[in-house]
Amino acid sequence: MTSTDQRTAIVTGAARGIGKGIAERLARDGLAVAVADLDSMREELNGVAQGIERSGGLATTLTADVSDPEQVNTLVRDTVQRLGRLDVFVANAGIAAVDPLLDTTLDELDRLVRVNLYGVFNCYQAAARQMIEQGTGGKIIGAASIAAHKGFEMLGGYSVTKWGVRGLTQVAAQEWARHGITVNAYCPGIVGTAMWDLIDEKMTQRTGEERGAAMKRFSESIALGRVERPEDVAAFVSYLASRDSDYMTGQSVLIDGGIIYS
Ligand SMILES: NC(=O)C1=CN([C@@H]2O[C@H](COP(=O)(O)OP(=O)(O)OC[C@H]3O[C@@H](n4cnc5c(N)ncnc54)[C@H](O)[C@@H]3O)[C@@H](O)[C@H]2O)C=CC1
Ligand SMILES: CC(=O)C(C)=O
Repeated sequence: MTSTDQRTAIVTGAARGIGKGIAERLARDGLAVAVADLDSMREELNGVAQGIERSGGLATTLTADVSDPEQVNTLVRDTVQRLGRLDVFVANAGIAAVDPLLDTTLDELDRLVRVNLYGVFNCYQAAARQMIEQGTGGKIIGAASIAAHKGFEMLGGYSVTKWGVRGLTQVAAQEWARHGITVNAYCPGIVGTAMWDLIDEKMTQRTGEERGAAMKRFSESIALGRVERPEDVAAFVSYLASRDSDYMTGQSVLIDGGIIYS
């Protein structure tokens, strides 16, 4: 159980990559963290929670498919039962697909939207309902992307979902500010995770280049000269989850090493 004043967080897509980095950082920040992912990722998820506990943090594992609103509602309910309350929700889970628009099917677009946009919507809505019931405000944080500021070629369906997250974040911020809830999104650039392994694989398959060529090509535009790490994103999400960001809401903030300048 948490101590009486310990803040709590849910992080979705926490079994690996950026979500894992965010969960580990929030635990180091002193929050009790519910790490959530698909049931098929349970083993990895347990590893993340055990690592947090070994480092002196408090973590609990839950599974939920974010595209299913009932599973997200259960995720919030079970988190509150285990940790006592909900202060921060990081809607991180997402998927990518690589296709030129002319080859993009509506089924593929539907699959992306169900996870990346409807999934974030489900998480925002469930988190807000719980935070409003608690009556003490909260922090809702969503995963956008540089692709929410400039559409990414060959990632058209993906870009559509991230632009949607940016708009959803703006509306949620306006409607829930009266409840003391801030709603913001993070917009990473090119992060060295399994998602970019997939993007590089699919892009090089299409171009016939050797593996790694797409990541290298896209990374050459990064002013700071290196591929982003999950810890870079987690450091910003730590700010968004803290009281220091109490006067920021409705923003989808670029943290990309210098790729897009808004
Ligand atoms: N990797 C990158 O370069 C960038 C990633 N992002 C966003 O950051 C977030 C995390 O990305 P990565 O860590 O790189 O991806 P990843 O593919 O390494 O991890 C994503 C996690 O989400 C989980 N997940 C997928 N579908 C789910 C569902 N329906 N319900 C619950 N969990 C689900 C996966 O099991 C996985 O553990 C995503 O929203 C992604 O769009 C944004 C900009 C750049
Ligand atoms: C995966 C992703 O958001 C980009 C732009 O790389």
